[in-house]
Amino acid sequence: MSVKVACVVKERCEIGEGPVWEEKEGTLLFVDISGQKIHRWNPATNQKETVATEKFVGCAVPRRSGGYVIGEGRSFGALDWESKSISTIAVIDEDKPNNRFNDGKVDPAGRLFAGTMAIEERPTVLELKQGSLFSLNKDHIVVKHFNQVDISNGLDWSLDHKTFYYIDSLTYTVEAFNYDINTGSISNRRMVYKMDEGEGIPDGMCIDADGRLWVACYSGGRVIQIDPQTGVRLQTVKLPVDKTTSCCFGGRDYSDLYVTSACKGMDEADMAKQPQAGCVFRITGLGAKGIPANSFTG
Ligand SMILES: O=C(O)[C@H](O)[C@@H](O)[C@H](O)[C@H](O)CO
Ligand SMILES: [Zn+2]
Repeated sequence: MSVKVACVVKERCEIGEGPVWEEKEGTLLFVDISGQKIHRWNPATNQKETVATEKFVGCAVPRRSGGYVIGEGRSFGALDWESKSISTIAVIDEDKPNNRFNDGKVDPAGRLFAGTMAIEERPTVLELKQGSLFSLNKDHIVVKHFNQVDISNGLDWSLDHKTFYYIDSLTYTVEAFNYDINTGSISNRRMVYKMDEGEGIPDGMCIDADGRLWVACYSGGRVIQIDPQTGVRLQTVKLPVDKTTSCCFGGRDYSDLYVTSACKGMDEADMAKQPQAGCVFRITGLGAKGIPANSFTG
């Protein structure tokens, strides 16, 4: 089997992010952060539905009771897809009006973890150490886990739920914490992977069914597979765009890797060289599979 990369969603996002495969519907949910949109694309029909948000939207995740929970501006919100209406669940970073939510994901117990960052002047140019990592539980109680984050980004949990993996992009590393699935608390922060020269900035990530991490490399034009146990990179897959932002497995058997990308900050000459910047790609033939996404409980 050979690895193939195809551009599948050809309408460009400014900052495509946060892909989530919804198994029941067979659809891919993803956000356009600065484009202020949430998209839901059906690969079988190539139909795409879109909900516009009022602020930058960092993440959107399925909710067990229906609809979605989103991280928009400095709020966790509830989105009803049919009416396209959004109501506020909780506000965070009230002392930091220039902050916004970035990437988020639901843990195996149904809590939403999502982090913040200062709004960028342009890609990667922002006030540093302004972000924090938060979680929202089923009772809508918000926990702040730590602060001093530059760009809160990719996250996922190990298959045994005992480890939480996390990326603060400008550290150029992937980190791990011990995870207590009963309480949702994290401890014992350590580095598991340091980006190599030329790999770019670590952005979104997801775990595969063998416990390896797939990391989208912003300004690296690639996704890499790393073994968090050994810190070794196992595979590199290059894409035809530099600003690869995040990835998730989906499709039949979870064997397709969907990769989002961005074009924000590119000028006309850059766009001419990379006309697919901002599109969503599908990588097949990887010989790896993903696991189903968790839904927010409550
Ligand atoms: O996609 C994200 O997570 C951020 O919101 C983006 O702004 C870029 O990725 C960032 O500039 C590089 O890390
Ligand atoms: Zn990201």
